[in-house]
Amino acid sequence: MTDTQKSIILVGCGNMGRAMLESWVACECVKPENIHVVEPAEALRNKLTTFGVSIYSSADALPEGLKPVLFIMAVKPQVMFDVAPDYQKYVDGGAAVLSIAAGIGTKRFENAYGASTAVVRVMPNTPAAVAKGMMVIYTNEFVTEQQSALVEELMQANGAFATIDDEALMDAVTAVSGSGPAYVFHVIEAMIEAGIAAGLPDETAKLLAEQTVYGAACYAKESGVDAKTLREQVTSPNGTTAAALAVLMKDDALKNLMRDAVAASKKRSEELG
Ligand SMILES: NC(=O)C1=CN([C@@H]2O[C@H](COP(=O)(O)OP(=O)(O)OC[C@H]3O[C@@H](n4cnc5c(N)ncnc54)[C@H](OP(=O)(O)O)[C@@H]3O)[C@@H](O)[C@H]2O)C=CC1
Ligand SMILES: O=C(O)[C@@H]1CCC=N1
Repeated sequence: MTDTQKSIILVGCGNMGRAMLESWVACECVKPENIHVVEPAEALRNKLTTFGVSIYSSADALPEGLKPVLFIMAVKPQVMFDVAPDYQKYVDGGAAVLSIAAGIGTKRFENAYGASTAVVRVMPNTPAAVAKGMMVIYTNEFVTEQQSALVEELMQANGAFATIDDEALMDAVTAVSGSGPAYVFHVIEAMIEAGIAAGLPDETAKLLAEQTVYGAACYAKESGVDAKTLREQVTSPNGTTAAALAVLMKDDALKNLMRDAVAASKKRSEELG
C-alpha cells in the first residue's frame, strides 16, 4: 500500500474536526478522497463539498471493505461512547482510534474496544485550520510504527506537534494549548474594544489588535528571546508601556487571572474524563 492509498475516517466535522481537516486536504500523506468524513449535520456536510473528501451522514453509509489506518473521534466527550461502538469493526480490522476529546483517557477506549486496542490521544487547537496549531500527542503501547508515522504526518500538516509520555499531563495541556486560543481571542476582542474606546475607527482597531498579537507571537517564538525580556524591550522608562503595564501587572492581576483560568480549565478536563 503506498502512502496515498492509506485511508482515514474523521468522525465529527464540527469546529475542531473541520479545523484539522482544512490542513489535511493539502497534505500529501492521505489523498483527499481517502479521507472519509462522517458528519450528521447536513449544513456542515454541505460546507465540505469543495474539499474533495468522501462525505457520509452516518457510520452505516461508509463503504464496505474500508480498511482505515486510523479513525479520528472528533465528537463531544459527552457523546463519545454512544458513537464509539459504530467503529468497533475498524478496530477489529487493525485500525487505531485517535481521540481529540478533552478529558477522556486511553484506558476508557481500551475498555470500550478491547484491552489491546491501539489508542492515540491528541490535544489539538483550532489554529490547526491555518497550519499553525499546537498538537500534543500521547500514544499507548499498542500503536504501530506505521500508525504513529501517519499520526505525526497529519499533525505536522496541522502545525507544530509535541509528544508526551505521561498521559496525566493531558489535562494541563488541554488547559494551556487546547483552550488557549480562546484566551488569546478574548485578548484580541478586549484590545479592539479598548482601541475603539480610545478613538480608533473599528476596522483600524481590529487591524492593529490582530497584527500586534500575531507579530508578538511570531517574535516570541522566532527570536529565541524570553517573553519577559521582550516585554522589557518595549517598556521605556516612564513611557507609555510602563503606564499600561502598571495597570495590567498591579498585584500580578493578569498572572493571577490566567493561573485561575488555566486551573479551572484543567479541573473541567478532569471532570469530563
Ligand atoms: N473546539 C476546540 O477548540 C477543541 C475541541 N476539542 C475536542 O474536540 C471534540 C469536538 O469538539 P468541537 O469540534 O468543538 O465540537 P462540535 O460540536 O463543533 O463538533 C462535533 C461534531 O460531531 C458531530 N457528531 C455528533 N454525533 C456524531 C456521530 N455519531 N458521528 C459523527 N459525527 C457526530 C456533531 O454533530 P451534531 O452537532 O449534529 O451533534 C458535531 O458536528 C470534543 O471532544 C472536544 O473536547 C479539543 C481541542 C480543541
Ligand atoms: O472547550 C472544550 O472543552 C474544548 C477542549 C479544548 C478546547 N475546546
